[in-house]
Amino acid sequence: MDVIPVGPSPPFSFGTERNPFGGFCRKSSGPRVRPSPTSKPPREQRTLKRYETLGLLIASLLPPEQVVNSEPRRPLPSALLAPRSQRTSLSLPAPPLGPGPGRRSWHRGAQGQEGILRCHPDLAGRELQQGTLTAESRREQRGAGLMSLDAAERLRLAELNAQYRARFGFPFVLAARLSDRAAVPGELARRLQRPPAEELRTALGEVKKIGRLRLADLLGAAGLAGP
Ligand SMILES: NC(=O)N[C@H]1NC(=O)NC1=O
Repeated sequence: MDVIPVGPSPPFSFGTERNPFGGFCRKSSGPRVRPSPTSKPPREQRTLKRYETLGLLIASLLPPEQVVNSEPRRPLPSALLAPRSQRTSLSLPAPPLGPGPGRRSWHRGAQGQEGILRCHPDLAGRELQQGTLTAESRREQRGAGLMSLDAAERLRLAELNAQYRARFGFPFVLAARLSDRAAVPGELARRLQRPPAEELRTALGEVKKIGRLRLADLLGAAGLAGP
Protein backbone atom coordinates (compact mmCIF):
# COMPACT_ATOMS: atom_id res chain seq x y z
CA MET A 1 0.00 0.00 0.00
CA ASP A 2 1.19 3.53 -0.66
CA VAL A 3 2.76 5.51 2.10
CA ILE A 4 1.66 9.00 2.93
CA PRO A 5 4.52 11.48 3.31
CA VAL A 6 4.10 13.88 6.19
CA GLY A 7 5.77 17.31 6.28
CA PRO A 8 7.64 19.49 5.72
CA SER A 9 5.23 22.37 6.08
CA PRO A 10 5.15 25.10 3.52
CA PRO A 11 6.66 28.36 4.76
CA PHE A 12 3.64 30.19 6.04
CA SER A 13 2.58 30.85 9.55
CA PHE A 14 -0.27 32.31 11.53
CA GLY A 15 1.85 32.49 14.65
CA THR A 16 4.78 30.72 16.13
CA GLU A 17 3.29 27.67 17.77
CA ARG A 18 3.46 24.48 15.78
CA ASN A 19 0.41 22.31 16.23
CA PRO A 20 0.70 18.54 16.63
CA PHE A 21 -0.32 17.95 13.06
CA GLY A 22 2.37 20.07 11.52
CA GLY A 23 0.80 23.49 11.01
CA PHE A 24 1.29 26.71 12.88
CA CYS A 25 -1.28 28.15 15.20
CA ARG A 26 -1.64 31.23 17.27
CA LYS A 27 0.17 31.38 20.54
CA SER A 28 -1.99 31.48 23.61
CA SER A 29 -0.64 34.80 24.77
CA GLY A 30 1.26 37.78 23.49
CA PRO A 31 0.45 39.75 20.39
CA ARG A 32 -1.56 37.82 17.87
CA VAL A 33 -0.01 37.50 14.47
CA ARG A 34 -2.86 37.56 12.05
CA PRO A 35 -2.77 38.03 8.31
CA SER A 36 -4.75 41.06 7.27
CA PRO A 37 -7.43 40.45 4.66
CA THR A 38 -5.15 42.18 2.14
CA SER A 39 -2.13 39.99 2.88
CA LYS A 40 -3.56 36.54 2.23
CA PRO A 41 -1.01 33.92 1.32
CA PRO A 42 -0.65 33.42 -2.38
CA ARG A 43 -3.01 31.01 -3.99
CA GLU A 44 -0.44 28.23 -4.37
CA GLN A 45 0.32 28.36 -0.65
CA ARG A 46 -3.35 28.10 0.23
CA THR A 47 -3.67 25.13 -2.09
CA LEU A 48 -0.58 23.53 -0.55
CA LYS A 49 -2.01 24.07 2.89
CA ARG A 50 -5.24 22.32 1.89
CA TYR A 51 -3.32 19.35 0.57
CA GLU A 52 -1.14 19.23 3.66
CA THR A 53 -4.22 19.24 5.87
CA LEU A 54 -5.81 16.49 3.81
CA GLY A 55 -2.59 14.43 3.93
CA LEU A 56 -2.41 14.77 7.68
CA LEU A 57 -6.04 13.86 8.13
CA ILE A 58 -5.55 10.75 6.03
CA ALA A 59 -2.32 9.94 7.88
CA SER A 60 -4.17 10.11 11.16
CA LEU A 61 -6.43 7.29 9.96
CA LEU A 62 -3.60 4.99 8.87
CA PRO A 63 -1.53 2.43 10.78
CA PRO A 64 1.84 3.95 11.74
CA GLU A 65 3.90 1.76 9.44
CA GLN A 66 2.18 3.35 6.46
CA VAL A 67 3.07 6.86 7.54
CA VAL A 68 6.46 8.18 6.52
CA ASN A 69 7.90 11.38 7.84
CA SER A 70 9.65 13.06 4.93
CA GLU A 71 11.30 15.64 7.16
CA PRO A 72 14.18 13.88 8.94
CA ARG A 73 14.54 16.15 11.92
CA ARG A 74 10.87 16.54 12.65
CA PRO A 75 9.41 13.65 14.61
CA LEU A 76 5.95 12.47 13.78
CA PRO A 77 3.29 13.46 16.27
CA SER A 78 3.10 10.79 18.93
CA ALA A 79 -0.62 10.45 18.26
CA LEU A 80 0.25 9.07 14.82
CA LEU A 81 2.81 6.60 16.11
CA ALA A 82 0.44 4.86 18.47
CA PRO A 83 -1.13 1.59 17.34
CA ARG A 84 -4.33 2.28 15.53
CA SER A 85 -6.45 0.78 18.28
CA GLN A 86 -5.03 3.37 20.66
CA ARG A 87 -5.21 6.21 18.17
CA THR A 88 -8.09 7.68 20.09
CA SER A 89 -5.09 8.89 22.01
CA LEU A 90 -6.52 12.31 21.54
CA SER A 91 -7.86 11.17 24.91
CA LEU A 92 -4.37 10.92 26.35
CA PRO A 93 -3.57 11.88 29.94
CA ALA A 94 -4.72 15.31 30.81
CA PRO A 95 -2.11 18.03 30.46
CA PRO A 96 -1.80 20.76 33.05
CA LEU A 97 -4.05 23.61 32.02
CA GLY A 98 -4.15 27.23 32.99
CA PRO A 99 -1.16 29.48 33.59
CA GLY A 100 1.98 28.14 35.19
CA PRO A 101 5.24 26.39 34.44
CA GLY A 102 3.67 22.95 33.97
CA ARG A 103 1.61 24.24 31.15
CA ARG A 104 4.59 25.75 29.42
CA SER A 105 6.65 22.58 29.46
CA TRP A 106 3.64 20.55 28.39
CA HIS A 107 3.30 22.88 25.44
CA ARG A 108 6.81 22.10 24.37
CA GLY A 109 6.49 18.40 25.06
CA ALA A 110 5.56 15.62 22.74
CA GLN A 111 1.81 16.11 22.91
CA GLY A 112 1.00 19.69 22.12
CA GLN A 113 -2.61 18.68 21.60
CA GLU A 114 -3.90 22.01 22.69
CA GLY A 115 -2.26 23.71 19.73
CA ILE A 116 -4.72 22.18 17.29
CA LEU A 117 -7.56 23.88 19.13
CA ARG A 118 -5.98 27.27 18.59
CA CYS A 119 -6.22 26.72 14.86
CA HIS A 120 -9.96 27.21 15.19
CA PRO A 121 -11.61 30.58 14.96
CA ASP A 122 -14.24 31.53 17.52
CA LEU A 123 -17.79 30.57 16.69
CA ALA A 124 -19.59 33.71 15.54
CA GLY A 125 -16.42 35.65 16.31
CA ARG A 126 -14.67 38.59 14.73
CA GLU A 127 -13.35 36.58 11.79
CA LEU A 128 -16.90 35.71 10.80
CA GLN A 129 -17.92 39.38 10.93
CA GLN A 130 -14.81 40.49 9.05
CA GLY A 131 -15.09 37.83 6.37
CA THR A 132 -11.62 36.44 7.09
CA LEU A 133 -12.64 32.85 7.86
CA THR A 134 -11.55 30.00 5.64
CA ALA A 135 -14.24 28.91 3.18
CA GLU A 136 -14.79 25.73 5.24
CA SER A 137 -15.29 27.51 8.55
CA ARG A 138 -17.55 30.05 6.95
CA ARG A 139 -19.73 27.36 5.42
CA GLU A 140 -19.93 25.48 8.71
CA GLN A 141 -20.78 28.54 10.77
CA ARG A 142 -23.27 29.82 8.23
CA GLY A 143 -24.92 26.39 8.09
CA ALA A 144 -25.43 26.53 11.84
CA GLY A 145 -27.13 29.91 11.48
CA LEU A 146 -24.33 31.79 13.20
CA MET A 147 -24.28 34.47 10.51
CA SER A 148 -27.85 35.42 11.30
CA LEU A 149 -27.51 36.18 15.01
CA ASP A 150 -28.93 39.41 16.31
CA ALA A 151 -26.75 41.83 18.26
CA ALA A 152 -27.76 40.44 21.66
CA GLU A 153 -27.03 36.85 20.61
CA ARG A 154 -23.67 37.87 19.19
CA LEU A 155 -22.77 39.68 22.39
CA ARG A 156 -23.78 36.71 24.53
CA LEU A 157 -21.63 34.36 22.45
CA ALA A 158 -18.70 36.78 22.52
CA GLU A 159 -18.90 36.93 26.32
CA LEU A 160 -19.11 33.18 26.66
CA ASN A 161 -16.26 32.65 24.19
CA ALA A 162 -14.09 35.07 26.18
CA GLN A 163 -14.90 33.36 29.49
CA TYR A 164 -14.15 29.97 27.96
CA ARG A 165 -10.81 31.09 26.55
CA ALA A 166 -9.86 32.69 29.87
CA ARG A 167 -10.68 29.52 31.77
CA PHE A 168 -9.14 26.90 29.50
CA GLY A 169 -6.53 28.80 27.47
CA PHE A 170 -7.92 27.73 24.10
CA PRO A 171 -11.00 28.65 22.08
CA PHE A 172 -14.33 26.88 22.37
CA VAL A 173 -14.54 24.37 19.55
CA LEU A 174 -17.71 22.66 18.42
CA ALA A 175 -18.57 20.91 15.17
CA ALA A 176 -20.97 23.60 14.01
CA ARG A 177 -22.51 21.37 11.36
CA LEU A 178 -23.82 19.09 14.07
CA SER A 179 -25.34 21.97 16.02
CA ASP A 180 -27.31 25.16 15.46
CA ARG A 181 -27.60 28.72 16.66
CA ALA A 182 -30.16 27.86 19.32
CA ALA A 183 -27.99 25.12 20.84
CA VAL A 184 -24.54 26.74 20.71
CA PRO A 185 -24.80 29.19 23.66
CA GLY A 186 -26.25 26.53 25.97
CA GLU A 187 -23.56 24.05 24.99
CA LEU A 188 -20.86 26.66 25.49
CA ALA A 189 -22.24 27.58 28.93
CA ARG A 190 -22.42 23.89 29.88
CA ARG A 191 -18.87 23.09 28.79
CA LEU A 192 -17.58 26.19 30.53
CA GLN A 193 -18.38 24.49 33.84
CA ARG A 194 -16.46 21.30 33.16
CA PRO A 195 -13.11 20.25 34.61
CA PRO A 196 -10.26 21.33 32.31
CA ALA A 197 -8.94 17.85 31.55
CA GLU A 198 -12.39 16.59 30.53
CA GLU A 199 -13.02 19.69 28.51
CA LEU A 200 -9.75 19.29 26.63
CA ARG A 201 -10.78 15.78 25.61
CA THR A 202 -14.22 16.96 24.52
CA ALA A 203 -12.75 19.82 22.50
CA LEU A 204 -10.31 17.49 20.74
CA GLY A 205 -13.21 15.17 19.98
CA GLU A 206 -14.98 18.08 18.29
CA VAL A 207 -11.86 18.74 16.18
CA LYS A 208 -12.00 15.13 15.05
CA LYS A 209 -15.67 15.49 14.10
CA ILE A 210 -14.91 18.65 12.12
CA GLY A 211 -12.01 16.87 10.41
CA ARG A 212 -14.10 13.82 9.53
CA LEU A 213 -16.85 15.95 8.07
CA ARG A 214 -14.39 17.97 6.02
CA LEU A 215 -12.62 14.85 4.86
CA ALA A 216 -15.96 13.33 3.87
CA ASP A 217 -16.64 16.48 1.83
CA LEU A 218 -13.25 16.30 0.16
CA LEU A 219 -13.62 12.65 -0.69
CA GLY A 220 -17.25 13.04 -1.61
CA ALA A 221 -17.93 10.08 0.65
CA ALA A 222 -20.84 9.40 2.93
CA GLY A 223 -20.54 7.65 6.24
CA LEU A 224 -17.23 9.06 7.52
CA ALA A 225 -19.01 11.40 9.87
CA GLY A 226 -19.82 8.85 12.56
CA PRO A 227 -19.03 9.28 16.24
N1 LIG B 1 -14.51 27.38 17.22
C1 LIG B 1 -15.08 26.49 16.39
O1 LIG B 1 -15.67 25.52 16.81
N2 LIG B 1 -14.95 26.75 15.08
C2 LIG B 1 -15.48 25.96 14.12
N3 LIG B 1 -16.31 24.87 14.28
C3 LIG B 1 -16.69 24.47 13.08
O2 LIG B 1 -17.45 23.53 12.84
N4 LIG B 1 -16.14 25.29 12.14
C4 LIG B 1 -15.41 26.25 12.75
O3 LIG B 1 -14.82 27.19 12.25
